[in-house]
Amino acid sequence: MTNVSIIVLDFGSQYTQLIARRLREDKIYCEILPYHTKVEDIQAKNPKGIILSGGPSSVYNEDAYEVDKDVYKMGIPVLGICYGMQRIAVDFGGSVIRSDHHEYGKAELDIVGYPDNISALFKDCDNHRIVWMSHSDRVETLPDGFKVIATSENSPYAAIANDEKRVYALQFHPEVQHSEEGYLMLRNFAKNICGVTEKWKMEHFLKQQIESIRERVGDAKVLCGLSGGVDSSVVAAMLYEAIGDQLIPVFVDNGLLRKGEREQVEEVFKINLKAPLITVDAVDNFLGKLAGVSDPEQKRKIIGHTFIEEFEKEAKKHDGIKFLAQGTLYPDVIESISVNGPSEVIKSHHNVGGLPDWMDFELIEPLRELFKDEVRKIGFELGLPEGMINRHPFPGPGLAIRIMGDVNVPDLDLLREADVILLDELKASGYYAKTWQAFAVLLNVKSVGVMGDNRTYDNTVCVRVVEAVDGMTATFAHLPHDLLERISRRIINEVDGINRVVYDISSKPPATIEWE
Ligand SMILES: Nc1ncnc2c1ncn2[C@@H]1O[C@H](COP(=O)(O)OP(=O)(O)OP(=O)(O)O)[C@@H](O)[C@H]1O
Ligand SMILES: O=c1[nH]c(=O)c2[nH+]cn([C@@H]3O[C@H](COP(=O)(O)O)[C@@H](O)[C@H]3O)c2[nH]1
Ligand SMILES: NC(=O)CC[C@H](N)C(=O)O
Ligand SMILES: [Mg+2]
Repeated sequence: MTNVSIIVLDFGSQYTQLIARRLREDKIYCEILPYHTKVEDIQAKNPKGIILSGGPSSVYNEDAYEVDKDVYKMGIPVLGICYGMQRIAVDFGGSVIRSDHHEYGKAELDIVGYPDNISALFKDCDNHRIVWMSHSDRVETLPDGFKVIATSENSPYAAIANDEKRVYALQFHPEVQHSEEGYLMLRNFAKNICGVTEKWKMEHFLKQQIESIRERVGDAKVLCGLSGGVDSSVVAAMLYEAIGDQLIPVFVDNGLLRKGEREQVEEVFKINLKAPLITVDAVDNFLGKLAGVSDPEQKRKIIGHTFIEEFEKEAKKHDGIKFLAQGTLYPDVIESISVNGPSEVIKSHHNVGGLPDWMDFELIEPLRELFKDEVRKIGFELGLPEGMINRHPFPGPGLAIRIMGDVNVPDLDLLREADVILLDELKASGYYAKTWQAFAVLLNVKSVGVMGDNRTYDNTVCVRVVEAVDGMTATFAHLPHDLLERISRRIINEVDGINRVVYDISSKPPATIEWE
């Protein structure tokens, strides 16, 4: 059995898989286990270090999640992150309270003793770098034997350590991409503090997955939901390598696509896909089921179910389809359901939390543990065209989650016109390639305007453009004001029914990228 270098005990943080992913980037093998895993089961894996993740719960609650206390007696280093830090503080005799200052988003880290006398955790880190906080509780009293190794404006205990016991804890999230040198801290913990030297190779991932798909599928057929996005395109290319003509790629026009999208997808796959693409026209079915529904989660569930209904209808037209392949990524999973632990449902992604329990297919989701930028690298290795690899993500529920309230054809048409102008301007200015995602949202808010001396009472559109690497955290793009002005002017002038454009300046967290 291979030794696992680092065990991550999961308290349900949205970011637990990101810890795994950061370690993967450093070729360090780690496994995520539920927080309540018994120490014998942890020991059986022979790890060199333990990381306690963040989580939505509060340590002072009566039913707060706890670790097997013997974890601290295993003689290997422990690193706590956010909830993990608060857990350590209490478990070693300190205290945690609800804070008056909730901290979500950026904070500047001040490393104690910089530059000559810093903790081993911060080796090679610069001082005053940005880290990402997401907490409303804070450590009030430090346990005996612990010292402060970094502070931030609102967190006097941003990082603490007990060198003798080799226990370290961070109030911020080093694993998120927006924590500037967080990856270095995780690397320092694994390599310098825990002494991990083994190397795990990502290069074998693709080969392994293709072989395991071939073995699992046998001579059955696989229906692959293909959207034109990078995730499903990568899955289709992997499947074609694995099973050739047993792949049946299906693109669903759900009536929630952007202007001209169906034609574009059909065109692109005619050239780039070896198996013939089937387009299912399901516009009436989707829009009929969504009529009058305004609750975001209900919309998402309806869309998830209707996708499966359409896939099953199509599958009946072919013999021997047993599997449904989807380009599900880790962020879809973590926001939709609890994985390995007690995480919160943030939103039901149509392809995970939105799946119906009556579904007959077995799922093939080879990208389920990966993040989009990792998938893009695989796409590159598979030789997919650059335009496909670098396309902005577009969610399966499409424009339905960008129209606040109920979804209808006039609103869809209005939004499509605004969206196409936004994308056009971003592409012309070079900002499309520099940003993660850009779209317009129809707010269902009307306001008064004046156009050509006439009063208007029309719709407001919100423009959302974000920068991100993996979609787990994001900041709004600092677009030049003249570009914003041009976008606003063109939308208001060219789209009848819109008289106001606003720009979304929230980060994720605490907001999310999509509005619903
Ligand atoms: N219109 C569609 N027709 C068929 N399958 C779809 C459609 N939209 C989404 N899917 C399925 O749902 C999965 C998840 O959608 P998602 O948008 O996350 O991924 P993607 O479309 O492949 O890539 P991207 O995130 O870059 O848009 C897809 O990988 C695909 O399998
Ligand atoms: O295929 C999808 N089905 C969904 O139900 C879904 N919801 C959000 N997204 C995309 O996921 C990323 C993170 O979005 P949020 O910050 O809004 O959760 C962003 O890129 C979103 O566009 C989805 N993709
Ligand atoms: N992200 C976290 O781990 C949060 C921990 C705890 N729930 C808090 O709010 O402080
Ligand atoms: Mg998509």
